[in-house]
Order: sequence, then structure tokens, then C-alpha cells
Amino acid sequence: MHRRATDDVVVMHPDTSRGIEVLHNPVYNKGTSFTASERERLGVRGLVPPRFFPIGQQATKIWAQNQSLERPLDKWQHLQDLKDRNETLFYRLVHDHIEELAPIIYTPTVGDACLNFSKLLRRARGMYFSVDDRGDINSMMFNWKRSVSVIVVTDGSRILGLGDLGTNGMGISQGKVDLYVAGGGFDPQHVLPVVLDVGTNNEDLLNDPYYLGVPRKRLEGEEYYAFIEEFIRGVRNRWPNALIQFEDFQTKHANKILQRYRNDVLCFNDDIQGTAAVVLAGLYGAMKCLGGHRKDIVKQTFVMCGAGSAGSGIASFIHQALVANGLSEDEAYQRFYIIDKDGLITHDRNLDAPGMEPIRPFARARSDLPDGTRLLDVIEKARPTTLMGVSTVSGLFTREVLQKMGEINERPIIMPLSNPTSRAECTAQQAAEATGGRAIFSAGSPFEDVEMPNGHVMKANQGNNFYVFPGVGLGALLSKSSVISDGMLQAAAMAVPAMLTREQHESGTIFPRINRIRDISAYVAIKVIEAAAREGRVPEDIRKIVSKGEEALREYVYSTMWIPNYRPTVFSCSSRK
Ligand SMILES: NC(=O)c1ccc[n+]([C@@H]2O[C@H](COP(=O)([O-])OP(=O)(O)OC[C@H]3O[C@@H](n4cnc5c(N)ncnc54)[C@H](O)[C@@H]3O)[C@@H](O)[C@H]2O)c1
Ligand SMILES: O=C(O)C[C@H](O)C(=O)O
Ligand SMILES: [Mg+2]
Repeated sequence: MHRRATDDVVVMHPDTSRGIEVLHNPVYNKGTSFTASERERLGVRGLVPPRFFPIGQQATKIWAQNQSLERPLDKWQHLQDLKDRNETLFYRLVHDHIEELAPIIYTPTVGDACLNFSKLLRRARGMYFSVDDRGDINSMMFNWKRSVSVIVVTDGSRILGLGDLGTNGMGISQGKVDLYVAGGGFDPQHVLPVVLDVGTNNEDLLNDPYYLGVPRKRLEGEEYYAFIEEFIRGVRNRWPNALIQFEDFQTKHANKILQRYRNDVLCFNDDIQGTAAVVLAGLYGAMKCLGGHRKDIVKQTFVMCGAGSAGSGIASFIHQALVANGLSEDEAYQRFYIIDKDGLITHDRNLDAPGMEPIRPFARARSDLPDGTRLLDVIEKARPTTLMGVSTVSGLFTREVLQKMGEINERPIIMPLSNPTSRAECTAQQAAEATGGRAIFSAGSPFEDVEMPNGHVMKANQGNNFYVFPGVGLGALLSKSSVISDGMLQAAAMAVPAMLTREQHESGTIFPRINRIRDISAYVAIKVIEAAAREGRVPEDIRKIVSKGEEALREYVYSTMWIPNYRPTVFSCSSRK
């Protein structure tokens, strides 16, 4: 991915015929935007209407069509149809209107798309590997003819807060790779969405005659891990330099898989690590809103609702930051109260249960509060500054809970992070009403800012891993590091709030606007590369660029970004990497 995208051409795969096939291939199709010479060269003269329209005009027309649709899911479908016809135009639209379209191609609408994926699928995209493919996974990867720089893979077992959606989870892998392109400047030819169909335990899907996956229960135990191993080995063999992003794996497997591969393979789990980095970024931003410095995070106390992969990942990562800023390990653990579906987690709990391992050091002493204490009582006792929700339970932050946070704190930090919107622990409106608009608020899915009767506006920041995963992926690949370290992720968390101005902090803004996502991703990537260099993880050529300073690094990062413009299409004898 080291090239100047703007100077580029599109090299047509030698197997592609000229003529109508060009129009039917979404990578090469430009619709009415083929120039006269291309129409000759590609054999499409007369196959498209005579008038030439530049991409900007095409985008304006299709944007108006999309805007005229009422239902978000119809907008999603309209965009997928466009992607199936003309990828460049699709990414141009998403790039130009990211703020309006992120909620369509991503949370919350992508949740509905996954729920209805069997009915909505028009044209397959990405790769599907099922239990029936065991033994053949690596050879199947050679059916994918392009080189791959990033793979987003899910096993569909925990799609957003919607549970086990089996093969329908492909929608989430596709949404995430679209954000790698739109937000991180990845070339769409080199991103690959994948679903591992290891079965589903969702009875509705098993009984659905149109379900797209293998209708059987999920693989479990060693059989499951052997399948994952076969997939990872296949990727390492076929695309040795590709980054693997694990997405929406259920907690009992997510941590185990991450621990097994994170020191050998360029990979990360977005729900554990991407989320943790974005939440820490939001907390650093909140410290600035409170008029302080990011180091003030050591003064905070956290109540976390949810002890799954997101909750445990966030807690462990904030713990690292507290220790890095001067607390002892134990002091830092004392700052957390973690609650799951059975209430407060203490040493009275079975901490050996699957998925509980990362939570173990956060379990409270029996003497603090009884095991299972409910949220409101925990808040009364712990007097937290920050309340976080990764529980998937809509309405968990009741009016009483929010009011209590507002009583304890002048400016309570309230983060209902569960996705999609239907699972958020509270809405922005509810948080604003219960706290008189004083909350520093951030939710996983988008909400509107709330204007209070006195004219004050409570900012409804979106705290979503979208702010970091494209930049982390970009930085990791460009650094040529062989792994993604905690230090690289901590650097990503510090990069995001550095993009905000003092005025923005004063207004309660803790994340930059999403329409700056390319600049955010580039800056995250710069900081990730610098961290990798500090840790001695980069080869000589990268070390040289880093040693020249941030400007040289910026130039390097931006020069690799793919820009959604049409480029001249040419033929060559061999396919381009
Ligand atoms: N904002 C983001 O960027 C982001 C990133 C990752 C995950 N998430 C969201 O976080 C949620 C959780 O993800 P996960 O992978 O950790 O899921 P999970 O299913 O593994 O964990 C859910 C946890 O919530 C707990 N829980 C259930 N009911 C509860 C209650 N009444 N009170 C307190 N805790 C309760 C469960 O015991 C479990 O520990 C999902 O909705 C997901 O979309 C958001
Ligand atoms: O997909 C998202 O919107 C964020 C996160 O990865 C999640 O699983 O909720
Ligand atoms: Mg996720």
C-alpha cells in the first residue's frame, strides 16, 4: 500500500474481457463517466449513453436519490446496490457524506441489515468459510484473486448487542471494511470481509428456510479452536502481511483467540482493544472538558455495567493507563466497580467461569459490598465519576441512576456504549434531562445533541471504535510491525483527543466530528507508527522516516491513502499487487 494513490491508474485484471463485462464489474465500471478514449480502449463505446458525466455530478444525483428514501434500511440497500454496480462511486459518496452515511452503513442500521441479511442479500461479497470447508480453507483462499492488506472476520456469535446471528454477521464485516476504505483510506481492492460459519445456536435462524449459513449448532471446544487455527494459518500462507481484525466474537472465545495470536500474528480484536482505546480517548477528552489534563484520569472512579469482551477490555486498558500515570496496580484496580447481569462482581463469584479471566483482578473484596449489589446501590457506595455501559441492556441507566450520578458529580461522565441504538443503556435526551444537561456524554451509536430550555447544549458525542480501528490498522500496516502492542494502542487513545480545540472541550465535546475521520485516522496512524518505532518494532526504512519527524510521517501516511476518484483504466499482462 505504499504509493501515491492520486497518481495511480486502475490496472484491469488480465482475465477481464473488454466490453459488457467491464460494465458488469463494480471495480471497473464508471457508468456514464468513461472518457471517449476509454470507451474505445475498453470496448464499451455504444454500451453506455453518449453523454459524459464527471464523478461529482454522478455523486450528486445518487446522493439526492438516497436522501429521498425514508427508511434507513432502504438507504442501506440503495447503497449496497450502488456498491454492486460501481464501487468507486459508492466510496465517493460515503467519503463525501460520512457523517450522514456512517449510521447507515454502520451502527445502528447495519444491525437491522444483519437481522435481515438472508432476505437482503443480492450479490455475495467477501469470503465465507464454513464447517463443511474444513481441510480446504487455505486452498479456497486462492479463489480470491486480489492481494489483501486487511481482513475483518467475525464468527457471527455476538453481532453488536443483537446476539448470535450466524452467517448474517457478514453484514458487520462488510460495514467495517467499508469504514477502512472511507475512514482509513484503504484501497477497496485490498480489503476482505470474512465470515466464519461455525454454525449458529439461534433457533430462529436454524428454522429459517432462507438462512444462508449451514443449519447446524455451533462448533464448540477444541473443534472450534482448530477451525480458527486453520483459518489463521491459511491467511498467513496466502497473505502473510495482512492485518486480521477480529470482530464480534462472543466473549468466551474472544479473549482466548486474542491471547493465542496477538504475539505472533498482526491482529487485534476491535471489541476488546479498539473499544478500549476509544473509551480511553473519550476519558482523556473528558478530563480536558473538566478543565484538567489527561493525567487527571487517576482521580476517577469507574462503574462499568457489562463484563463481556468490551467491558473487560475497557477496564484492563484504563487500568494500564492509571498505572502508567502513577497509581500502583492495586490502587488502580480499586478504582473499578464491575457489574454484570448478576450485579456487582466480588470474590464470591465463580471467577473461573469461561470469559471471566480478565475480570478476576477487578473483583471487589467481600467486605466492600455484597456480591450481586445492584447498580443504584453500587453508585451510592462507590460515588463514581464515570458510568459506562457495555451491557446490551436498553434502559439500564434509569432516571434514578442518572440523577444519582448528577447529584454526586458536578459533571458526571455518562457512557452508554452498547450498540445498536436499541440497546443503548440510555439516550442522550434521558441523560440530559436527568442531569440538567451537565453530563459529559458519549454513546456507542449516534444521538442528536440536546438543547436544554436555558439554551445550553449537551453534546451527544459518539464513542465508537470507528474513531480508532481504521487508524490503528493503517498505522500497524505502515509501521511494518509484526504485532499490535498495547503501547501502540495507548498511543492511538492519546491521539484522538489531541485533535480537539480548547473551545470544543469547553462545549463538552470529547470526540472530533466524524467528517474528519480521514485526518483522525491519519493522526492515529502516525502515533501508532511512532509508538511501534519507540518499541523497536519497525524496520530500518520506517525508522528513517520516523527519525525525520512528524511531518515526514504525515507525508508518508497520506501518500498511501486511496482517494475515491476515477483513474484511467489500463490493461497489463500481469495483475497488479
Ligand atoms: N461503542 C463501541 O465502540 C462498542 C464496542 C464494542 C462493543 N460495544 C457494545 O457493547 C455491548 C457488549 O458487548 P460485549 O462483547 O462485551 O457483549 P457480551 O454479551 O459479551 O457482554 C455483555 C455483558 O453485559 C452483562 N449484562 C447483562 N445484563 C446486565 C445488566 N442488567 N446489568 C449489568 N450488566 C449486564 C453480561 O453479564 C455481560 O457481562 C454490545 O452492545 C456491543 O455492541 C460497543
Ligand atoms: O460495531 C460497532 O458499532 C462497534 C462495536 O464494534 C460493536 O460491536 O458494537
Ligand atoms: Mg464490534
